Amino acid sequence: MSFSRSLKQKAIKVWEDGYNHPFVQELGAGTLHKEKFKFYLLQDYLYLLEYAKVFAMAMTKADDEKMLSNLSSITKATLVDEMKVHHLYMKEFGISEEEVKSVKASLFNRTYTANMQAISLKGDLVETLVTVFPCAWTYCDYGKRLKEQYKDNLEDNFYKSWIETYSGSDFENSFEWFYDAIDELVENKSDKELQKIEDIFISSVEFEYMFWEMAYNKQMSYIKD
Ligand SMILES: Cc1ncc(CN)c(N)n1
Repeated sequence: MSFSRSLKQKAIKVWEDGYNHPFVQELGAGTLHKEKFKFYLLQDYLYLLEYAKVFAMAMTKADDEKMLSNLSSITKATLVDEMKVHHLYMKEFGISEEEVKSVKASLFNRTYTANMQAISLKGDLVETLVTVFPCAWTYCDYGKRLKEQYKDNLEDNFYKSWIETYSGSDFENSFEWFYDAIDELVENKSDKELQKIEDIFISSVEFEYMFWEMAYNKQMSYIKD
């Protein structure tokens, strides 16, 4: 198995804990409390704005035309295509633009995005790609598994659009170039450097888990709602 594909196995415990998190499972079953999803939606909107900036940082580290084009495409896929589902649910909840603008990123949200941006500022291109790799890969994996697990009730599920977005081929296609790109970029890395890359990946899977936990508890700071 290639280096990039083997990374999931290195973080398998927290990866699976993320899939089995009540936020994810209740979303799949359609039983997730709407207030929890609303909290998630607004925090995730702010998250995606910061996440997109990591691709901009990655572009400053790339020279290859294909890499620059892929980074540009995933930035658009995030800010235009992925954001569509956020705008759809904002409309569903009747959330105004003013309300969206008044929302503050939670302490954990700021911690997560600050970590990925710090890596994108200090690290090289592969470290920058690997810090955002779990963001795309876990959502794709969870989306597909939820669609399969809850297929009998999907039509009546309020979260159907969310599941369709992340289980869909457009989302998967937006990041599937990551695997080969990472494998090429690690070709001449030492064991120590590979370990660092692996650690960055695992931390981001852990951050993803904590994002579900934060949303489930509607946790803005150190106090749980
Ligand atoms: C927190 C988080 N992580 C990942 C994704 C998928 N881009 C997301 N929307 N939000």
